[in-house]
Amino acid sequence: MSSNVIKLPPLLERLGSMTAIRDTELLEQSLLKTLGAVLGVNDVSLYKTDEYQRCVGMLNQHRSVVLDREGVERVTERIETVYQNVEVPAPELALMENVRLTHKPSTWQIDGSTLVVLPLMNARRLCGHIAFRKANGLSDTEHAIVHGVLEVYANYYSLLDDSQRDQLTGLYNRHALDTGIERMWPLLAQHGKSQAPSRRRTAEYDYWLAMLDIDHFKVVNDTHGHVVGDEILLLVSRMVADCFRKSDLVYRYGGEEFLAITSAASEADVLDVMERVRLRIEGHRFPQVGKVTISIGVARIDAQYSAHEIIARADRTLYQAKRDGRNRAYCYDLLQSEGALPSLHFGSAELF
Ligand SMILES: Nc1nc2c(ncn2[C@@H]2O[C@H](COP(=O)(O)OP(=O)(O)OP(=O)(O)O)[C@@H](O)[C@H]2O)c(=O)[nH]1
Repeated sequence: MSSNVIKLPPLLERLGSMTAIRDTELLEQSLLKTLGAVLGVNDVSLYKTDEYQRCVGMLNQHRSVVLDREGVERVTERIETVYQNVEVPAPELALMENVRLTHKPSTWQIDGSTLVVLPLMNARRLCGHIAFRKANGLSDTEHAIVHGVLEVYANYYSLLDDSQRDQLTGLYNRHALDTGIERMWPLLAQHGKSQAPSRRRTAEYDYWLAMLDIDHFKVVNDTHGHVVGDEILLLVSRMVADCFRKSDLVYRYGGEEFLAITSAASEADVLDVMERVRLRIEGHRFPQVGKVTISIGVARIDAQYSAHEIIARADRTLYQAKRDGRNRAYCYDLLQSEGALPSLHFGSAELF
């Protein structure tokens, strides 16, 4: 059987397992595995793009087949995820531009193989690119099958994405945070400036976790009613999301509380971002209510600590900002160095 012939039962099996998934990131990983296995290619990448076609994340699936001692083939699969500052190789970048213009696959013969870049669509919008190299490019049958797989993926992705979004604000919801954070934590935590730079990373920055909470929101509800309260929540959430990069992650954490994960080179830089968010809200005149303010607590994501601990640090910092009069942005390390906040260690009496 030629390598260009795709076997249907394994493909259907792969599609079946893809649609059994309940999380968008796992679905993306599963798509890469499916394409890799179906097309017989060992390296498949997914470059996620925002509405301005900037690359905001990358997943790479690498498959290798090795013979074990008994001479039996063993397949190992590795997924690499880059959440920010993705470096796209020049040939991929050139083909991605073609795909952006045509919404059709684009190919390039390089070094005896064909680089293929496919459009990844979501609700008619180009939301990413799939890239891989294959000896002779794609046959017509392979093109048709890949097109079908990508359609199933896109439909299922939008269903899943809806379930991970907060209905009122459209931000990621608490469920998405709870299911995603354990998986992304090792990557975020090990990405600090202190780490040796890797192939795709410059490691010129740290990741930071911020908790943002609307001040005296109960008064807004009590004075103007829940409908106005909801409108304020929606407007604040849009402004908050607007102040972060597209590749940052912003969640509705609780009622009037948001959680953001961003990268910045220093404490001063992250505080600049937080000040920008705070001033944007403070400077806006909200319908009926007028002025609304928010308080912010931010903590550096440190490899030594769990997500739970860093959230607790940011939360404690936020609480201090509230205690000091609200409408301010504080950073955990800075408060600590000033002696304004006891250090927070899980299992120690200081936390509780
Ligand atoms: N309208 C509306 N209100 C909500 C929603 N979720 C939570 N809230 C309200 O948010 C308010 C939060 O109140 P508190 O936790 O006392 O905090 P606060 O009044 O903002 O005071 P500080 O945080 O201390 O500044 C409560 O009145 C909740 O009912 C929502 O989805 N819509």
